[in-house]
Amino acid sequence: MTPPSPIDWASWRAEIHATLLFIVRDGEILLIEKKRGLGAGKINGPGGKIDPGETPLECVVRETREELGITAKRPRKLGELHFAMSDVPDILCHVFLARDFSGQPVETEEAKPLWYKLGDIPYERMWKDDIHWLPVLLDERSFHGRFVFEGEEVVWQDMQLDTYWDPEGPRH
Ligand SMILES: Nc1ncnc2c1[nH]c(=O)n2[C@H]1C[C@H](O)[C@@H](COP(=O)(O)OP(=O)(O)OP(=O)(O)O)O1
Repeated sequence: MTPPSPIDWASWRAEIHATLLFIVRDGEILLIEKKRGLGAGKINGPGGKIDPGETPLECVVRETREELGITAKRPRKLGELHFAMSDVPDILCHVFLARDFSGQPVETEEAKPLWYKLGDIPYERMWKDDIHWLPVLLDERSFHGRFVFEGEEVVWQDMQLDTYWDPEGPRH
C-alpha cells in the first residue's frame, strides 16, 4: 500500500515544465552525460525546460538538437512525471520515446552523447526515480509518476501504468 504523501498533490502545481527524450535504436539507448545545470554530472536523456509558447513535442525536438545536434524522428509521448523537490522548483516533465533520428550525435557544451546496451543502462549514475519508470517506457507502456525528493533522495513515490494521455498537454 502507498504510504500517505508528504505533500498535497491536489493543490500541487509545477513551477517548471520540462521534457526528456529516450532514443532507442538497434538494441541500444542514446543517453547523455549532462554537463551543466540541474542534474549536471548525471546520465539522463536529452531534454530541458519548455519555452513560453512551445509545445512539449517542439521542446523535446529543439532540446535534442541543441544538446546532441540530431533531429529525433516521430517522438512519442509515453509518460508524465511530477517531481516535488526540496531545494529547487517543482517540475512537471513530459517523457518521450523515439526509434530513429537524423544526423550524428556530437558532444556539445551541454551534453556528451553515450550509447548503452538496453541491458546495461547505468541507473546508478542517473536520477533515483529513473529506474522506476524508464523500464516502463522501454516496454512502450504509458505511465504517470509522482516523486517527492529530499535533496537527491526519493522519499515518496507513486507510479500509475497504462494511463491515458490528453494530447492537448499537461493537467497542471
Ligand atoms: N528527477 C529527475 N529525473 C529525471 N530527469 C529529471 C529529473 N529532474 C529533472 O529536472 N529532470 C530532467 C528534466 C529536464 O530534461 C532536465 C532539467 O532541465 P534543464 O537542464 O534545467 O533545462 P535546460 O532548459 O536544458 O537548461 P538551461 O538551458 O536553462 O541550462 O532534467
